[in-house]
Amino acid sequence: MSDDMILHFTSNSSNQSDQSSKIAKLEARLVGKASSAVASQPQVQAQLNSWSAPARFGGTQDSRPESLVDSDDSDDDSGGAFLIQANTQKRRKVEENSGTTVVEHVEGGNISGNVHQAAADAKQKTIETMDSTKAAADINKRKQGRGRASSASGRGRGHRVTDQARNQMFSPSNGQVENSNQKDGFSKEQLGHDSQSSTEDEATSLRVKVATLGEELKKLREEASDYRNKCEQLEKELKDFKDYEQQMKPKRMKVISDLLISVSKAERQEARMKVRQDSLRLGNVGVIRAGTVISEAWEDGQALKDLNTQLRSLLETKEAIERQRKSLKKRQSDKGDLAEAEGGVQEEDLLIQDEIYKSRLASIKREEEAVMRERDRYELEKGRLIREMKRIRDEDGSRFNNFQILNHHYALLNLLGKGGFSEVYKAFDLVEHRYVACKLHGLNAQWSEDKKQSYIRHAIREYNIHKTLVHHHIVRLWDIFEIDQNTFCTVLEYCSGKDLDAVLKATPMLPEREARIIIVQIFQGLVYLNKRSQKIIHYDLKPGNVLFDDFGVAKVTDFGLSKIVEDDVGSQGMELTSQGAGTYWYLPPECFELNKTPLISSKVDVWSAGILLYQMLFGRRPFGHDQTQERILREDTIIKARKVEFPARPSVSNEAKDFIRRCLTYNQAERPDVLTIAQDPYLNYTKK
Ligand SMILES: Nc1ncnc2c1ncn2[C@@H]1O[C@H](COP(=O)(O)OP(=O)(O)OP(=O)(O)O)[C@@H](O)[C@H]1O
Repeated sequence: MSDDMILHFTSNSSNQSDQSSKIAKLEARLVGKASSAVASQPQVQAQLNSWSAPARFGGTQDSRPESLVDSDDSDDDSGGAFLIQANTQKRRKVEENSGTTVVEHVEGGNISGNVHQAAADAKQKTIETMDSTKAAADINKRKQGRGRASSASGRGRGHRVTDQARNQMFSPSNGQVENSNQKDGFSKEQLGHDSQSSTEDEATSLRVKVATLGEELKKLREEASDYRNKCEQLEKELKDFKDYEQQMKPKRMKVISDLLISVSKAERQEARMKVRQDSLRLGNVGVIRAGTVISEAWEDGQALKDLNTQLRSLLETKEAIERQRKSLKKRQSDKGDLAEAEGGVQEEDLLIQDEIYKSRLASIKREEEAVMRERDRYELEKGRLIREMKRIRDEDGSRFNNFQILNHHYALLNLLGKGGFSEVYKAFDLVEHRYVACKLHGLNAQWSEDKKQSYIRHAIREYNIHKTLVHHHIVRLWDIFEIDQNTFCTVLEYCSGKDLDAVLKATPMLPEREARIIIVQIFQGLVYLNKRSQKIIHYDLKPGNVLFDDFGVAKVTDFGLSKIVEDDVGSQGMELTSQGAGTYWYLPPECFELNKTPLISSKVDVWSAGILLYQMLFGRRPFGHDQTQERILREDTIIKARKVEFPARPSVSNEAKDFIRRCLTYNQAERPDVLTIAQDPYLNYTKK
């Protein structure tokens, strides 16, 4: 029995204040929670047990055994009788009123606490469910069954009780009925009933849950079907869109390529106009006839002519002044004695005159220097003009100059430049929507089939090496395809800036800060090449193979001569089997070894990078700068290049010089390889 119930009993008896303590004892005895004296009477307890079952299901006072009252150890039997009577009367009232009346009783009564409320709620829910679901019908059947079972175990209740219980199952007040019954006492049977009842409550609530989940499932199925429909709809739309895209693709390509072509045409016109204007100032290629021989020669433009005239005139003035000075000095020595006799006045005049000449000569020198600087600037412009003229001439002579679309993919625009066996065009990738550089490799139709095959093999080898390289400082190779029997095309990442060769032609000496960041980027690319499982030696690092993008990022290109380092290569490097025509200014001494097959390693690239840095800083190459390739070979210039010398000007940091010395270590064994020199402080920027 719960404490609530004890309270309930206590409450029932409280209005009979004169007998309250006796009643309390009796109640305590009834519920087995009395004082130890009461609890120590097992007989009484047994009687209580045997009595309480029928009482709980509405049995009358008459049906109780007499012994109960007799055996009560209470001082006041009448008090106990009064209480039992009062409860019995209440039960009768319940039976009479049944249904809603009982509910009212519950509400008006003093049953308190959450347990009762929860039970009432559960019952209420059961009723609702029974009204609405088939599951509820099952529950009813079971409850009826339970009623029968109860009846079997408690005959004393009779049919009336069973029927009442059955009715109560369908009555909104059945929760109350059970509560009323609890007031009448508890037996083991009742406890069994309670646990059965709570199991059934649980089953009921589970069924309710099942019903709810069923509802939810139904809703979800409906939603899923909605989604399926939407999906089908979207798939259809996507297909329509793709069809439309497919239809529009050629149109869009045409529009884009037309626009690009008109821009390129305008650029071509502009380039040619600029060349015409610049050649007026800087010069042009003229035709010279010598008898029947017609040759081309450069003729300076007006600006260069003016500068040269200026220089000539300054030179003439300088010579005239120097002549004057000479005669002045002669007069001075001839008239030495006479001057003394004249009191030194004339001598002072002569000294002043000489000072004037000297001063004039100094100012002429300054003017000369300024004109020379101007002329150097013009010479650089002239160089650029000559390259641009050559480019235009190559473009005009190219068979790809008519804005073709290659491989249904690349719209060729303007020529970027022409190499030994190739033309490089700026192009637009109509599929990936980006600018690219299309390098068109033309096989000479006069070549033998063997030579053509060898060239193709070489190009495919280059492609196979280059296509695997993905690095910020290495030009990407996107594609390769054949154009016709004698031509194929490699598609490269487009670098919109100049190459380093053009940069150095325009500005032969770079500030150290700029030179350093360029060499750092080149080494980042080289480190990448040397950290791959298949290491690569570039073998042709030179200013023309360092390109710049829009943002000035340096990128190494042209892997035509590069070598894959075999896995089993020794520490000194691998054999240089195919020499290739690397550019001699940039190759290390070991590559000129003619007595035995040279062993090469990434140290070749370290040497080349050292030469590059030297050239960027000092405006000239350290070895054989003014020599032709042929002379370098003939005079063993690089084989003799044992020590690097630095000019006094411009001033360059000792760190830079030390770094260059390390790169240009003559002995290959002592020279650091790429990964070792990459640790040099000169290549590393740390926050200060
Ligand atoms: N990816 C590129 N992006 C922009 N311009 C490029 C690209 N590749 C090459 N060029 C330019 O195209 C021109 C020709 O390049 P190419 O590599 O054919 O010439 P090269 O290196 O002088 O010749 P060779 O390959 O015979 O040594 C050069 O001016 C170069 O700057």
